[in-house]
Amino acid sequence: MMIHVAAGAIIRDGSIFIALRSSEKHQGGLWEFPGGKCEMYELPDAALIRELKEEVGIDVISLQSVFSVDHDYGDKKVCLHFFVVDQFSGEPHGAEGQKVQWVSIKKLINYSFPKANEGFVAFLSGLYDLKE
Ligand SMILES: Nc1nc2c([nH]c(=O)n2[C@@H]2O[C@H](COP(=O)(O)OP(=O)(O)OP(=O)(O)O)[C@@H](O)[C@H]2O)c(=O)[nH]1
Ligand SMILES: [Mg+2]
Repeated sequence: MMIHVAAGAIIRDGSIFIALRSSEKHQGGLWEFPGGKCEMYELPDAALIRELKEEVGIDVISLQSVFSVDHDYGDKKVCLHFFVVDQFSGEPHGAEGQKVQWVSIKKLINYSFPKANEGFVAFLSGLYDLKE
């Protein structure tokens, strides 16, 4: 069964807010873009807005859908829906006790993400190159 997941790159002043997946979780010990599974009949943008409130304590004001990627981890098949979140209220923090960090876009490639994130990390790094 395919699990639909919404994940967002929260961007402010050229940096992106990322969180560390706890070791007990699927793909634990790797960095992630905050987000989570879509509930039944819930669209990805609505799932992301809900998850970002729960996990990082922000209210999304503006988000853009970037692309979706299917990935088979072997133990789990996911369809990841990636977004950029460029306007929000509240200060992002680890509302569930997770370790979090702001990382400048040019340094994003130095962090280890789950395999399914490769294309999105490349896309975000490209945004940085555009500004050069
Ligand atoms: N949130 C998030 N999940 C990702 C990313 N990349 C990626 O492969 N995933 C995968 O997407 C799946 C669902 O994400 P999740 O664990 O955040 O789901 P959730 O918040 O609903 O968590 P829960 O199961 O603890 O309730 C996991 O299998 C996870 O490994 C990412 O960048 N962000
Ligand atoms: Mg989550």
